[in-house]
Amino acid sequence: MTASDLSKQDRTGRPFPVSWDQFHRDCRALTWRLNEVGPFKAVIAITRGGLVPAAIVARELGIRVIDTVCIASYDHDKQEALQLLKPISADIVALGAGTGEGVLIVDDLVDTGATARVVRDMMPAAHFATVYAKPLGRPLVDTFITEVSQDTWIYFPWDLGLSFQPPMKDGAG
Ligand SMILES: O=P(O)(O)OC[C@H]1O[C@H](OP(=O)(O)OP(=O)(O)O)[C@H](O)[C@@H]1O
Ligand code: HPA
Ligand SMILES: [Mg+2]
Repeated sequence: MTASDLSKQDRTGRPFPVSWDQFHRDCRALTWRLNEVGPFKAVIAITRGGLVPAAIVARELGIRVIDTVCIASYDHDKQEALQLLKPISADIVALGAGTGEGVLIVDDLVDTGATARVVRDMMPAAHFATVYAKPLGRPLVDTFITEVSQDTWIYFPWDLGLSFQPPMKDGAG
C-alpha cells in the first residue's frame, strides 16, 4: 500500500494523544539507544516537530552543535506538497564530509516517509532517528522508540491543551 491509497480514516482514525511526561520519557529512551550508536558531531532537527526531541536528545548526549532543516508538508492532518523552506547549513554539510557521516538527524515521527526520504537524500550517511514510526515510513528510520499503526494519528503535547471531559456515562469514550 502507498501513501496515496490511504483514506482519512486509514490515516487518522485512531487518536493517540501524548503527554509532555510521556514524550520526555520516550525521548530519553530514544537517547539510550542513540548513545550506543554515536558519537555524533552535530544534531539536525527537522522543523518544527523535530525541535523538541532534538533539544532533549542533544542535552542528554552533550551535543551543542545543532542545525535545522525546515520542511513543511502537512496542514494539520492533511498532507500537502512538501516544501523545503531552509536547507541544511553549509558548515554542517562540511562537518559531515558532504554525506552526513557522524551527523544525527532527529524528527518527532515518520509517517508516510516523504519527509524522511527528502532529508535522507541530502545526507545519505547520517543517522536518522525519530521518536515514533508508522509502518510506511519505518524502513527509512535507523532508530526509533515506538511503532504505531498507520491509521494512528499522534497528537503531540505542544498541539494539545487541557479541556473538560464529559463523564463516560454521557457517551465520552
Ligand atoms: O512521514 P511524513 O508523511 O512526511 O510525515 C512526517 C512529518 O510530518 C510532520 O511534519 P509537518 O509537515 O506537519 O510539519 P511540522 O513539523 O512543522 O508540524 C512531522 O513532524 C514529520 O516531519
Ligand atoms: O500522526 C501524526 N501526528 C502529527 N503530525 C503528523 N504528521 C504526519 N503524521 C502525523
Ligand atoms: Mg515535521
